[in-house]
Amino acid sequence: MSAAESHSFDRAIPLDAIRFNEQGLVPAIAQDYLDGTVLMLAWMNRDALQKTLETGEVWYWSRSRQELWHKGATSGHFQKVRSLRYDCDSDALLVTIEQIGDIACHTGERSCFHQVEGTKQAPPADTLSGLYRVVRDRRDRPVEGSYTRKLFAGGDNKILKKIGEEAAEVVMACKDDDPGAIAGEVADLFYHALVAMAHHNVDLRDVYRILEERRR
Ligand SMILES: N=c1c2ncn([C@@H]3O[C@H](COP(=O)(O)OP(=O)(O)OP(=O)(O)O)[C@@H](O)[C@H]3O)c2ncn1[C@@H]1O[C@H](COP(=O)(O)O)[C@@H](O)[C@H]1O
Repeated sequence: MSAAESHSFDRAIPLDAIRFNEQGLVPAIAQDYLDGTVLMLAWMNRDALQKTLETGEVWYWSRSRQELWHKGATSGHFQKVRSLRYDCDSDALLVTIEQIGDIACHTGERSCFHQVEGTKQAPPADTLSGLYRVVRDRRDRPVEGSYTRKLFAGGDNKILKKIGEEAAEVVMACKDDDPGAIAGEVADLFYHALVAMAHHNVDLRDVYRILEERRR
């Protein structure tokens, strides 16, 4: 078994199918495997891609240093490959990764991508993450008339009571075998669970991580 075969990502990628540009490079977008956040864009040459496939850790080509760049080799913030895809005309890579150390950008941020002034807030990486961002924002910067704010103000007593109620409503909707009602009640339950999590400083990515670890 080669080193590449010991990793769990898709190794069916035919290296010869990738179209490197005139500098022998292909852009590689790194995306978080848990919540889909777009972390960074860098470049790979053939050797970097080969090493990435062989080791299961991401290697890029540093255009400034003109050398292979084993991401995290100095900082310890490795990128473990979870899946590797290429676009339909084979001239861009999407590397879904597990970011060891939770920092992708050299500025110390999780993502290298920042908002351009005048454009709308970046769309959420996924729906729950987006909602959780709003919920934590309401916790940290209360807004007049906010329902979430009222929940935080009521503390565990208020939040947990709502979770109990919403769970009971999910049960009733299931008893009624009403898919529309079930979806609505589960949405309420998800939202209130997020409020409880924010109240207790739980990282949503830890929930995703646990689910991911359990996935068979
Ligand atoms: N996703 C939700 C969400 N889901 C459910 N709920 C509220 O949860 C409550 C559900 O409780 P019930 O079904 O028992 O209805 P109710 O009788 O009106 O509830 P109570 O007022 O008696 O507690 C309703 O008031 C819903 O409006 C939500 N309230 C807010 N959000 C989102 O949270 C974010 C912040 O909202 P605000 O804090 O209101 O700005 C926004 O993005 C919202 O879209």
